[in-house]
Amino acid sequence: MHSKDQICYEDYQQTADWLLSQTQHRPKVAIICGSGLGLLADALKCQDSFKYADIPGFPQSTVQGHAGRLVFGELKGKTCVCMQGRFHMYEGHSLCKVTFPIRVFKLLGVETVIVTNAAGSLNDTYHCGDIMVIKDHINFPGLAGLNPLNGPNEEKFGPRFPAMSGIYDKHLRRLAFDICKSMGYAQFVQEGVYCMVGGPNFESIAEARLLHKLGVDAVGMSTAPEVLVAGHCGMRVFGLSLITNKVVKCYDDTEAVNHESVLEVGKMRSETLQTLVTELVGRMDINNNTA
Ligand SMILES: O=P(O)(O)O[C@H]1O[C@H](CO)[C@@H](O)[C@H]1O
Ligand code: HPA
Repeated sequence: MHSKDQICYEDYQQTADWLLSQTQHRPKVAIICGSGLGLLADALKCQDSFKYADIPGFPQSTVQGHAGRLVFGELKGKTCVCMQGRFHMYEGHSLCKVTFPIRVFKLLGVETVIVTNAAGSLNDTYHCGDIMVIKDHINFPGLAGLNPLNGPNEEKFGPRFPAMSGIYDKHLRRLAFDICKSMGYAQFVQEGVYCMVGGPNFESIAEARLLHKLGVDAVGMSTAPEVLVAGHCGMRVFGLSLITNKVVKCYDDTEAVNHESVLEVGKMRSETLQTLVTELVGRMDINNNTA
């Protein structure tokens, strides 16, 4: 490792090599569980799991609802790795640390990244418990210059100026909608734009109104950095937001969001999300290699 915040290619490689020496699984798909969505990992068969604290170079989870375990296993015969707990900028991690696992996954041979998150809705037609397939994002920290790709570009991963148009894979989005239709989920599945804010505070009413005016459908404090880094190194990206609350946009509204209620909605929808992700992985077009 160079300086505290600078991570070099060899650091990612060391962590990947350690994981490859500890498990026979050779994942093609990585799944990142959002707040309260860690139960997604329970669907994996033949599990090998590692506490983040035991993985060389891995950051630690500090947020309630993020267990801090990396789980390898199979979904419908396809080998996956699942992060039960992600890292957020507001925890004090640099964005290189937040996205450290993504580059490690690339070196493990992962080709597709599925990101999930808990998010508040700005779209008046959405309800708590809705699942939003992410069509695109607005990355506020990124627009302000806080970007995990800042610093010397690591050409072994990708180009200096990666395009982000079409970053959320169209084919996988369509597949997700087909699955939702056939499972009877269509009435609570949406497609929309996710916006990342820095957090850890929830939005003020004026901020919520601004996001609403910008056309944001759902807001959260994660996801965009992971997606940028996955896209930069050529991985296919699919994203789901679970709508855990409506963002307060009215000065007369006395309700206030809290993290506990966010986790509660996560629990309520965990089985549905598990089914959706399992079916999606099952129907994905990937070559499954084993060690
Ligand atoms: O984005 P995930 O990790 O799902 O978590 C969301 O839930 C937390 C707030 O309750 C924030 O961390 C927000 O980003
Ligand atoms: N705002 C930001 N992040 C969130 C929210 C929200 O309303 N709900 C869950 N994560």
